[in-house]
Amino acid sequence: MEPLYVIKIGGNIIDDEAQLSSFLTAFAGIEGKKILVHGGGKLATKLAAQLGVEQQMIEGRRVTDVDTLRIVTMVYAGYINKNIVAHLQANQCNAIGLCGADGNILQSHKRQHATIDYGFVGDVDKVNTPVLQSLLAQQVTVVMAPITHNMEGQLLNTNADTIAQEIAQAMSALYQVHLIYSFEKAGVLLNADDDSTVIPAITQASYAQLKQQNIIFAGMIPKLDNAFAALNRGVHRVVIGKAEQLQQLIQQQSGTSIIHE
Ligand SMILES: Nc1ncnc2c1ncn2[C@@H]1O[C@H](COP(=O)(O)OP(=O)(O)O)[C@@H](O)[C@H]1O
Ligand SMILES: CC(=O)N[C@@H](CCC(=O)OP(=O)(O)O)C(=O)O
Repeated sequence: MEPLYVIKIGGNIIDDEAQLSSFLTAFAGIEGKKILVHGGGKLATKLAAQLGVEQQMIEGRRVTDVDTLRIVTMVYAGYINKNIVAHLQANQCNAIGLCGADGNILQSHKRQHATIDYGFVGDVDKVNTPVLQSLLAQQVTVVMAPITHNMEGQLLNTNADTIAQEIAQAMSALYQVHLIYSFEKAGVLLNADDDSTVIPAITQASYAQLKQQNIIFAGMIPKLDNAFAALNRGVHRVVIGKAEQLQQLIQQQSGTSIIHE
């Protein structure tokens, strides 16, 4: 099977112009088919504060009211997505920037939860793999913003780690998918503040233990839940590591590998 790289870039890198630019140069240089999924939570939080719209995160998910939905749509599907595409074009990588409503790529439904009202947050139901496949076949790199839709005209905010997982999983029927979660740290760390403490490999059992010891917490929990979901649903390889070391992550020389028992 032909390899496909599904790479997710986190909000802290996106928020740093120099780091984003060098990441995108490295990304543009990857040979073969690739999809970039971006977040942008940090910038959305900043803009919401400037506009006086209060924000609440529950288990790594943003509670999304009407005003917040407007902000995240403008920030993710507008500014960040188009800025990334322009940088990739400058690096001779022909890219197209889309959200889940474009080409009906990501259909979702409003999250239902027994006790928490997340507002306009979507859980993915369907990935339109033929549209993605046809863009890739034309040597176009797809850049996905974390906004989905419900087929009834409603946009929904969806966690970017989950979008990367859903796309990776769906595309595994067609390609040998390598899912790479890249962010500002060197991987899953024994001490979250010390890049020299990378855990080279994590199994479901060691994850449970590390979580219980509070070595893994906050945003790393949904990231790892998504990573294991991907691995268990046909994705060839899942790795978490530093955006600056993209090339080494691809060559399996860096970061934390998510592995079966
Ligand atoms: N053991 C750990 N190793 C690395 N980071 C961790 C760990 N436990 C918690 N974290 C936190 O998880 C964060 C990454 O999650 P998140 O902010 O959602 O990622 P992203 O930038 O990709 O959106 C890190 O910035 C760090 O603060
Ligand atoms: C529902 C939900 O939580 N959506 C996320 C989407 C952006 C995201 O995931 O950005 P990072 O990858 O930079 O964290 C949010 O609004 O924060």
